[in-house]
Amino acid sequence: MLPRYYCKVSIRLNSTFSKIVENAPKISDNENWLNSLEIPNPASSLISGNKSWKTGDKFPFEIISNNDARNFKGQRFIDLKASLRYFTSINYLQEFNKHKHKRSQGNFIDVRIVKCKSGIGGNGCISFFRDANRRIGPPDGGDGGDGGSIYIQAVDSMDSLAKLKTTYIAGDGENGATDQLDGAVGKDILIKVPRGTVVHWCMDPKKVREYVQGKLQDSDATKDKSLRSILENNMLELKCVATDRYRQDVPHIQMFRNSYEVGEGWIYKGQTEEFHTSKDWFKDLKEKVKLYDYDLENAEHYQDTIPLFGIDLDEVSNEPICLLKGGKGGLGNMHFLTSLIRNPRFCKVGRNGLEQHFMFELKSIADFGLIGLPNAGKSTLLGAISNARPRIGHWEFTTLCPTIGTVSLGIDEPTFTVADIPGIIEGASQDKGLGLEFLRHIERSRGWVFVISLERPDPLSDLELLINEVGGLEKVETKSIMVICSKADVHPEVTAGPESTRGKYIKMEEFCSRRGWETMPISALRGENLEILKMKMFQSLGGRVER
Ligand SMILES: Nc1nc2c(ncn2[C@@H]2O[C@H](COP(=O)(O)OP(=O)(O)OP(=O)(O)O)[C@@H](O)[C@H]2O)c(=O)[nH]1
Repeated sequence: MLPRYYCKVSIRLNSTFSKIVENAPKISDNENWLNSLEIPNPASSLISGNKSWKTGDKFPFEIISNNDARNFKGQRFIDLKASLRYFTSINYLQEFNKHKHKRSQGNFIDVRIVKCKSGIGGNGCISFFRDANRRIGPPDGGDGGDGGSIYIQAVDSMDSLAKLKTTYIAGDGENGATDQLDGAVGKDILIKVPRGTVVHWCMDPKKVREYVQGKLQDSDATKDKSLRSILENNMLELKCVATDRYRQDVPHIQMFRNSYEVGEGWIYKGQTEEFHTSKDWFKDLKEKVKLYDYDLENAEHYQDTIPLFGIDLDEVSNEPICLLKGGKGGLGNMHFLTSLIRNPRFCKVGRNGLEQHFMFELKSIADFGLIGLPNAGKSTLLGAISNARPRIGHWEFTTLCPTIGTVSLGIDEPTFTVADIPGIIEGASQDKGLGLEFLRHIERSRGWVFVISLERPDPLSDLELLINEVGGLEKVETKSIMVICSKADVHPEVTAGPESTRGKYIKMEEFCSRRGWETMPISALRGENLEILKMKMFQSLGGRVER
């Protein structure tokens, strides 16, 4: 093991007599450490077995090469490709073009692209102990401090990503100093996010924009040149690795920090690199220190990964999770004192940090999500059954951001949560209206409640349109579905026939009962059928609320 000074006792002495600190590594310590370094054994590395990755779990990806070839670290690389759109945010890019960095109602922001940079490790120090009696004593150059890391933590006290900065830069480690002093470690950064945030690796938005510009200038005029289709039809190739770092059975994107090559990264003093590399004693040392570098790189490769589908912070994290680890500090010359090398005039540089972009996506956590056309009465319903007080208006798109309300079945009775999202219109899946971006807030919900207004001429075709826009029957039926026919109080003058409120409801009920979906008419304004509705919603969760 590397002889290090976990408890630094070196003191800069002001007196004329200084003393070599007693925990300085001795020749035997250094030699034992150098001899203990081993060639890594791939079999004992942190690898997962032979996996056949399921493509298209959260989004489709294609494996380009998935052989059993492993690097010397024992990790199995997988090259894969997936559509560019999964590594950026279409809304973010569009809004950026309009010089608007965020879509908001009040302070609510649910997508941010953030640049993060972890600190560089400080360099080691080349120094020799001196005192009145000795012109040059044993080496006493300390190690560089480790670079600061970036951590993320989910908390319950936040409900928006508005407070996130666009860039986070952790501190670099300081260089080592004489008297065996290690450099100070770089300052860590903790990014707090609301519970429900998913952190994805993503591309630098500037590069995406340049790429899109290039495609727009492409001479082929026949191609669809909308931002969505450019991003959807172009692929990004990624180097991934099979690892179980987050205990998720998916490939992890490998991030690279471009530090010095294994065996390199030396700083020389007095003599040149050529001088040193021509000496057998240095060549021998370098070979041994190479194994230390392998170890460092191995640890970096393991650490520098992120699941392809992101880190899902759906629970409050008790401990911060390390997103980007800072670079390791370089070794000071005191580690290279051996029986052959009495005056090591060299040390190691620190390892690089990482600079990456991440997309923070807030996905609300509610038991039910309300889906409906604008003006269907979703907000009125949420206000009538829960403690939420959403904005209500007789114009379309009163709701611009999700609102979550808690529904109580009575004192000491269970509660469940319901999320209201902005209205969905025909073509929303093609970005019309407010698009489908808000669907992320009900993606995790166990139940979807379609709110269909009986005021509309053909409520059933409204329902079919909504099902189509949110991804079709197959997707819808992964949830527990209810169809609420709102505004049942309208047009009481027409009492019979297919045009009447009752006639429209009967048609809807027939459709829903064929699919086994619960349906009921309500009037949120008059408070009719709301108690039964709350009970039915609770029962559709199996009478069980997960917390
Ligand atoms: N008559 C009647 N009107 C209702 C009822 N529920 C809602 N409304 C009215 O319908 C209009 C739209 O209601 P909202 O709750 O804002 O509808 P929304 O679906 O949230 O609308 P967006 O914010 O555009 O998505 C308002 O003028 C409400 O007063 C109801 O049960 N009966």
